[in-house]
Amino acid sequence: TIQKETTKELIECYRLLGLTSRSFAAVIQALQPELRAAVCVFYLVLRGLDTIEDDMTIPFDTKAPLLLDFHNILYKEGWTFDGNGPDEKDRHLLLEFHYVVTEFLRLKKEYRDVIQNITQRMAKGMCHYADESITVITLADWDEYCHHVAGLVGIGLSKLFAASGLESEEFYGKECEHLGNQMGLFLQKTNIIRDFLEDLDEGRVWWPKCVWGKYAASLEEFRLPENRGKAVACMNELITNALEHIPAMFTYMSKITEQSVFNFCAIPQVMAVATLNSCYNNPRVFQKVVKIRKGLAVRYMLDSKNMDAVALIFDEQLKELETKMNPSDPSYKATTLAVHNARRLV
Ligand SMILES: COc1cccc([C@H]2O[C@H](CC(=O)N[C@@H](CC(=O)O)C(=O)O)C(=O)N(CC(C)(C)C)c3ccc(Cl)cc32)c1OC
Repeated sequence: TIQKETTKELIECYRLLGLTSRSFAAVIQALQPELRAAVCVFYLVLRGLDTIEDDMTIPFDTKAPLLLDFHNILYKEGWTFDGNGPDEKDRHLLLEFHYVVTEFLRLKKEYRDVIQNITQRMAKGMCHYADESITVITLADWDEYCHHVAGLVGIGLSKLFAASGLESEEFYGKECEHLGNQMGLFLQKTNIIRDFLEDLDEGRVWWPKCVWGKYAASLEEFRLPENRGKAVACMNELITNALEHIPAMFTYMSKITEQSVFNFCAIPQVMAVATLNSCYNNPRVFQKVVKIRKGLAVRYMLDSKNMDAVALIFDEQLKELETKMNPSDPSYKATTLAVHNARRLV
């Protein structure tokens, strides 16, 4: 393909990307040229959706139409939005969203169709959950919520990989709708478990009630030191559920043939298993957001180059998780099985 010159707007898009997530921006920029711009635009479109959905200062009857029209806004040259509250972290993104629109329009139709389709499906899901009365009750609800906010991203990326020609047609198939979804569920469930306190402080509950309802009458109880045992047992049960996505993740990763796509997909997954391990049986999750050490994160970014390396990292993290398991934990048997199934692949 003829190397398209890097336009002023694309440079602005990479600047915006760097502002939203420095470490991950570098991983996107390491992608092959034919995929790089499409993934950068896709990431910024998703971030734009998030910046609207996340902003509690935008009333629902302004927010819903905006979300539902977002897949059309992608075609509106010059579109920007300054309706975000003053504290909204990525408000500058929507103020300068016209750069994203310009670069979106420069993408080949196959990429634009994928990004527009995922945006429309995600916005519908976001509207459903933006209604305060909707809460995540069952484990099926939990998977459905995570599908809308993260599974769809995995599905969309799989279609972009196939459309770039860097990955086989197989990435288009029904199977990759399933496996791409699983990639998102593993990351999103890890984020939801890790961000418990931050979300609760903002009045957002993404932990499924069918689980936490067995340990407390209200999630506020998990703030109290005397309930720490219940809180940790509840978290261990959710971590066990998240571990069940690991076999599908390995299947997805083993289908990737292009190195920069492999790195792009592997790095967030290894960070997630390290995050789950650092949260497991850890009462500090109920005092502050537990992050993995920078040194470990850097080592994992450099090491996740192939399946053996990724399997080794998962084995290392799951072995350490097992050392923290306690037979008195209500999920002990289920966690043992989930870890065994996840490590079976090594
Ligand atoms: C096949 O699927 C994927 C393959 C590679 C990466 C991701 C996934 O990884 C980042 C990784 C990332 O953004 N990491 C942050 C750290 C953090 O947010 O905790 C970072 O490194 O700053 C992530 O977290 N999300 C956000 C969702 C999970 C909601 C999808 C995300 C958002 C937009 C895009 Cl295009 C991609 C991803 C995939 O998505 C499933």
